Amino acid sequence: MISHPEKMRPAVAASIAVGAVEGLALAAVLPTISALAQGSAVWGLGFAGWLWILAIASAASFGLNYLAERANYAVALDFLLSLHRLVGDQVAKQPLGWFARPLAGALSRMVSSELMSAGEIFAHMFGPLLSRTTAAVVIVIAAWFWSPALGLILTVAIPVFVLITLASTALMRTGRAIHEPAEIVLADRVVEYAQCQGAIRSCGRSDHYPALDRALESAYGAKTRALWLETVGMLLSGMVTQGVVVVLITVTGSLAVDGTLKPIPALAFIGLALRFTSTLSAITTSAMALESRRPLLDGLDDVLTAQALPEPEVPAVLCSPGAVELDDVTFSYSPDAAPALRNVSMTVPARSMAALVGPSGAGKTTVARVISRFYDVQGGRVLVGGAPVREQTTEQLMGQLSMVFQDVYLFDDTLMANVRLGRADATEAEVSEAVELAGVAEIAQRLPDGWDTRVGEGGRALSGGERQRVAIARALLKKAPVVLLDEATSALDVENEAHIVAAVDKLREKATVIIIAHRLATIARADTIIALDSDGRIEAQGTHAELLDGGGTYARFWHRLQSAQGWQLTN
Ligand SMILES: Nc1ncnc2c1ncn2[C@@H]1O[C@H](COP(=O)(O)OP(=O)(O)OP(=O)(O)O)[C@@H](O)[C@H]1O
Repeated sequence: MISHPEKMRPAVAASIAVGAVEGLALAAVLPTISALAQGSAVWGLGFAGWLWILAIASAASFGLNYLAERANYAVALDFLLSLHRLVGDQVAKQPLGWFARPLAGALSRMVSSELMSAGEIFAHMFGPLLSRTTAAVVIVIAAWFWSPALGLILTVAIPVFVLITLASTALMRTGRAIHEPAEIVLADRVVEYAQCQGAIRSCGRSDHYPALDRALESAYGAKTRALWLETVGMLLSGMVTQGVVVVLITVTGSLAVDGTLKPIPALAFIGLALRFTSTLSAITTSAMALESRRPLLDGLDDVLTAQALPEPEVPAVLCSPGAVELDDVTFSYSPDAAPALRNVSMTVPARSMAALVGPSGAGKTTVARVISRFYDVQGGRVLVGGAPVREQTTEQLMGQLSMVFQDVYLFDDTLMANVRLGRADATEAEVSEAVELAGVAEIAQRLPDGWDTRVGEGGRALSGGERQRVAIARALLKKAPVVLLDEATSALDVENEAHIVAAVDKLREKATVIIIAHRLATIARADTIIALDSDGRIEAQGTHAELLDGGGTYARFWHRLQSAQGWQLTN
């Protein structure tokens, strides 16, 4: 995950050097104090000589620490940059449907806050862990040189600390498994509570929202249980550290009493042993801090290993530009869900208009999604331009499609910039024609800064209908051979309707239009009507007259729609 692995080498070398120098400085305390106590040279150096060694070691430690910090920060920044690029590349390869899944939620959490935490692994954790471990090893080796008995005591302490570290991290992991799922649910409920205030207040639930109360209660209970485990882990670690210190003092004291060690070096060794145990404790803390980042790395792994959309190396040959075909398509959103589309076969010739109709949940939007390859279908084939969508590159497929769906997203830019997204090189004349036809020119007249008005994030300065008009203007500009349009009922007022009719007429001249239709006028003007039933099957397919003559559900649907829309008009 690091784009410049060569940057790791100086970081690792500097961290190890810091540990080695600090370990040596600590170990040098023993001969220094012995030289002082004896008044003679120890290992060829007198007290002053050892003091010089200590001074040089602390200066070296200062300089090396600085180099190690810099090198570790360079690795952390490189890691963050590579990670952002990897996540970006991975996102670009995902099918559009991926963004509706919980994994996409994990992605937004990750990019907004968790990546910085991952960067801390290299900036603040990895280097210190390496330094402390090296320091501990150096102290043990020096102790063996000084006195095998003391070396043995310190060596025995190491597996004890390894065991505590393993036990404490296991307890932490168990605790996390208890509280984390409850906290994720709580975070979702809090977001829901904030986002759905309108609905919650209209139901008279603003001061008491049971779903949030339940989530809070469950998170509180889970956190309390987890806290017990984590506390036990910390107590265990603290108690064992104290125990090891007591054993070290006792053994050193007895060595001093039986004459194996002189009293002053024994005292110096106790000081060294205390530093040694605090170094081991610091290693435990670093290991636990690294462990606490594990879920983050697991989440990252989920995103980075998510199945990317298989794409061909070269674009497919489009033998029938503008045509759209579904050939015996069966699709379900997940393996355990009922199919949203069952054996759907339909052919929409180039430059014709097809209306998708059917009850709510019949699969009309799903048809549009599989055509745009939001998802790959499990059975059958989807062809756009005469070539299966699986054999087309994303760029090739998207180049053939304009999508005007219900959830139109506008960028936080000016109104004109949002329209021009349809085709950056469109001429002024083409832009004016598109905006007139789609009714965006009227919106610009109403806005304080006209075309230069910023529309806000997602286009929140515009109404749903207005946003849809911008999307239609984009589609008119793009001149894609196939237009997928969801005639959102929510965005339909009389003014909008007139613009949609005019725009669809214009689009029909040059493009194939597949429209999820809700209005009588649209349905009646389509060349083909594809009626889906509530099970995601095609119930009937043909012209309006043919389907009406056939009777059946379509005829009933038509009469119901007629009476409902007729009722609206007379009122
Ligand atoms: N992202 C999704 N994940 C799982 N199931 C989904 C998803 N989107 C739709 N479905 C399910 O697939 C089926 C078809 O839904 P679809 O949105 O295509 O119907 P529709 O005909 O467009 O409905 P409407 O007219 O109400 O928009 C429904 O049962 C729906 O619950």
